[in-house]
Formats: sequence, C-alpha cells, structure tokens
Amino acid sequence: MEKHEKTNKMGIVDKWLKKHSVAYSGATRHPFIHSIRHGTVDLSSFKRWLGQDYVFVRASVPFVASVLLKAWKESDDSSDVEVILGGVAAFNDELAWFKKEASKWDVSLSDVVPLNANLRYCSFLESLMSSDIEYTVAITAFWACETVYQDSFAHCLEDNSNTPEELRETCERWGNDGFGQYCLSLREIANRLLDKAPADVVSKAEVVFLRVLEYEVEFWNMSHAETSGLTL
Ligand SMILES: Cc1ncc(CN)c(N)n1
Repeated sequence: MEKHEKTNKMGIVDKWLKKHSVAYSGATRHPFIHSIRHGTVDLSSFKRWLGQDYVFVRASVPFVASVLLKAWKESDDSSDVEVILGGVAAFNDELAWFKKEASKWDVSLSDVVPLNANLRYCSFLESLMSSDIEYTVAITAFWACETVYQDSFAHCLEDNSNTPEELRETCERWGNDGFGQYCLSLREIANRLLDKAPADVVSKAEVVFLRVLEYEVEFWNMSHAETSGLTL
C-alpha cells in the first residue's frame, strides 16, 4: 500500500474517537481545563493538580519503560522503539520542569500525598505492565494517556482562549506542536497494530482506552477536591 493511502485511511482508534466522542470530550474538555482556558482557574486547584501530576508522572515512568520493552520484543517496525524512547527521554525533562514550576508556585513536592484517584490510575498503569498484556493494548493506553493531555492543553492555547500568562508555559508543555506530532506517531503505531490484532485484543484495547478516559476525568476532578475530602 502507498504511504499516502495509509495516512488517508481511518484507523481503529480514529473510529473509537468518533464512537466515544462524548467520553473523549469529557476527558479533554473538563471544567478544570475550561477554567484555565477562560482565565477563571482557582490557583489552589492548579497547585493541587501540579503536585498530583508530579506524583503521577513519576509513577508512569516504569509503565512507559514497559511499553518500550514490549515494543523492543514484539514490534515488527523498529521505528516504534525510537518513538517510545523519545517519550521516555521527555519524562526526564518533564520531571525537572515540575520541580521548577512547583517552586514558582510554592508547592512542596516532597509533601504531596497522592489522592485515591491518582493511586487508582497509577495501579491501573501498573497492571498494564504485566507481560500478559499485549503490546497493542499497552501502546493504546499510552497513546490515550498522552493524547488527553495534548488535546486538553492545546485547547487552552487556541486563539480565542483567555489562558492566564503565568499558565501558558504549562499549557505549552503538552499543547505544543512537537508533542502533538509525537501523539500522532503513537496513534499511527496503535492503528497499525490494532489493524493486525485478533478481535479479542482489539476489544481489550477499546476497554483500556475507555478506562484511560475515565481515569483522566477522575484525575482532573481531584483538582477541585475539598481539603476535607481528600480521598477522591
Ligand atoms: C494524569 C496525566 N495524564 C497524562 C499525562 C501526560 N503524560 C500526565 N502528565 N498526567
């Protein structure tokens, strides 16, 4: 098949994005994201999100490393490893950025207590590290996780947005074009693998995709957790 034919073809994840557009919008157009985009964000919510996300990103490193390992063992295309390796390398920079941003906002990262929604999402990712989980399923989860952030924060950078100046750097971290391209590369990998996968693996990947969307919504919800109800 010619390359241009391949890119024009609608892949399985593209179909899921249409089929589950309500769930997808729930994750990418959450009230927390709207509040950033409208410039009405409550700074204590932003700080809570920042601390929780630092914990999440640290915990997701072994998951991404496990996806890399699966790609190295199972992929029929060596460029997958390079794409995922790019993601692993970006985590280093991301963790340094969290430290810088936390000191700007006076958030003490060492004092962050992970909330239950965060712990649940981290254990879900940990469950996907098992060698029983197919590469196709794991890369679908990874693509979905990265894409929700890319789409959400890119929305805050659109021309008609009113994102506060001091939050633009956060939005650019995930909303920039380079990160967008990287998410598209992950999407191509997921589509290619799903195209060849048996039906039960495709169903499993679709369930995992929907679970990621649910966990992402719960994650955003934590930003407006009342201090009295920190078990979210
Ligand atoms: C909850 C969450 N989801 C996704 C991302 C993007 N790696 C993140 N930093 N945090």
